[in-house]
Amino acid sequence: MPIREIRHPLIRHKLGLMRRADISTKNFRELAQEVGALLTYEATQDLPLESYRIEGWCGPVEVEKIAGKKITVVPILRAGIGMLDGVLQLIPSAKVSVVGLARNEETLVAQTYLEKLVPEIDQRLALIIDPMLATGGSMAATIDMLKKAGCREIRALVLVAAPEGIALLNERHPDVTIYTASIDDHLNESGYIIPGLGDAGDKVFGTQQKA
Ligand SMILES: O=P(O)(O)OC[C@H]1O[C@H](OP(=O)(O)OP(=O)(O)O)[C@H](O)[C@@H]1O
Ligand SMILES: O=c1cc[nH]c(=O)[nH]1
Ligand SMILES: [Mg+2]
Repeated sequence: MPIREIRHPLIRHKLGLMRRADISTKNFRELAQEVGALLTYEATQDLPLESYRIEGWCGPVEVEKIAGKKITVVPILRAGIGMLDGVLQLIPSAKVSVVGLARNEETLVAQTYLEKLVPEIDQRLALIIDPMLATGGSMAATIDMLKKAGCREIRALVLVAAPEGIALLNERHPDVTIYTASIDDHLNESGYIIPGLGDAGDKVFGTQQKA
């Protein structure tokens, strides 16, 4: 399974800001959208193009468009919503399939509570978005769901990936490329990515407990 760690200076800089313990909800949200957009740029580099003619200012001109590739963006609730606007800024006409999964904090097993996929998903490229790939359970369950619905081309965009999650996807879904801003070090005993970002859902929605 290809894993692409995008070590672009803008991404490194923004991710560094996101790791600060004292980051505000506003700044975390803004940066998640921005890094989401930069990962989208990378993940769509190889979309096929086709030429067509238009009437330009100086006469007919040959231009290009993305060739018949329909896209669905798949945010994994809740935290995936934190990247959605950034992705849609670059692909404004993409349809959005929403998947709700929550990880049980003791067992770390992801439970599905919502599956709202767009029509004709079998003909679309799916871009799954979630800030965190930790054990990989949530991402693997989402890919299972999309494949069951007939989706054949799937890419995953995550801000931070743990080696454990990468290994799980490598085993279960070797055909899915993961684009990430950082491959981090490891998971702690509670299943959090180290150094990671902390609880991304809480940070996007402002639901974290004050220390
Ligand atoms: O790779 P995994 O071990 O499955 O963990 C990663 C998942 O955990 C977080 O969501 P969480 O379950 O905390 O839900 P939330 O977004 O509603 O906070 C995160 O956004 C991923 O979806
Ligand atoms: O580090 C982690 C792991 C899972 N979910 C998060 O939000 N953060
Ligand atoms: Mg959470």
